[in-house]
Amino acid sequence: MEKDTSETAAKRRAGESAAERVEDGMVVGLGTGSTAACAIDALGRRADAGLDIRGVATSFQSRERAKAAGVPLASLDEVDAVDVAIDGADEVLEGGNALVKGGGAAHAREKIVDAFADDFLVVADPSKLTNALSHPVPVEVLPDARTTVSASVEALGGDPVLRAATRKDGPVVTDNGNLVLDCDFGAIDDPAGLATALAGLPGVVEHGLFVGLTDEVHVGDDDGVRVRAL
Ligand SMILES: O=C(CO)[C@H](O)[C@H](O)COP(=O)(O)O
Repeated sequence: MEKDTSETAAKRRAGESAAERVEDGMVVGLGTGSTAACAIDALGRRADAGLDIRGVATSFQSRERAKAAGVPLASLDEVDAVDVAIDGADEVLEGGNALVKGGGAAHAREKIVDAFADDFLVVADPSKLTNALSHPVPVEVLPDARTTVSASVEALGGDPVLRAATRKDGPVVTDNGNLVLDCDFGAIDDPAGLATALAGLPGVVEHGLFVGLTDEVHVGDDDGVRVRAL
């Protein structure tokens, strides 16, 4: 069992707060990462207590977590709608509607589910909040497009680094069989413009800038949870 440090308690509170938004009969998008996992665990407890929900996983990891927590699962093509999606972020812009996601290399499926959801709730601890996005933007690319996309990212002013695996030699391979370039642009003045430019590069499957998609941000801290509606 993970020790409940200040950061893990903040993540737990954020996850539990967002999970409370889920109502009987809903289809719920299940995000990826340690904060989203807290929401999945809370949903599992609510399902145990009788809440009728179906979860749509955004990754292998979130599917496994949901199975362990007892959240009934459906695939995206089995549902007509996703009522609410709950997902974490690597950076959350204060005073705006933009995130950097993809620390778990799951941002392609996350964006499909989060964007499709009627309500997209972001869960975070305070370390994720920033007044200017500057986290490297993960860009999932087809393996053949690694060098061409890298050159295009450099032309856009970014510094692309192929994400390496930690427990194997070679690169991270996504759930979709692709590679990830972590692209450092420094401070990102125009997230929407950069998002459009990255999406237009041939060979890019998806990038981790989520602009204009979020409906609520749940930030846990030592005392409770602050909810910001967007
Ligand atoms: O985008 C993600 C995965 O692709 C995660 O939501 C993001 O990396 C945050 O993870 P954590 O809650 O563990 O800090």
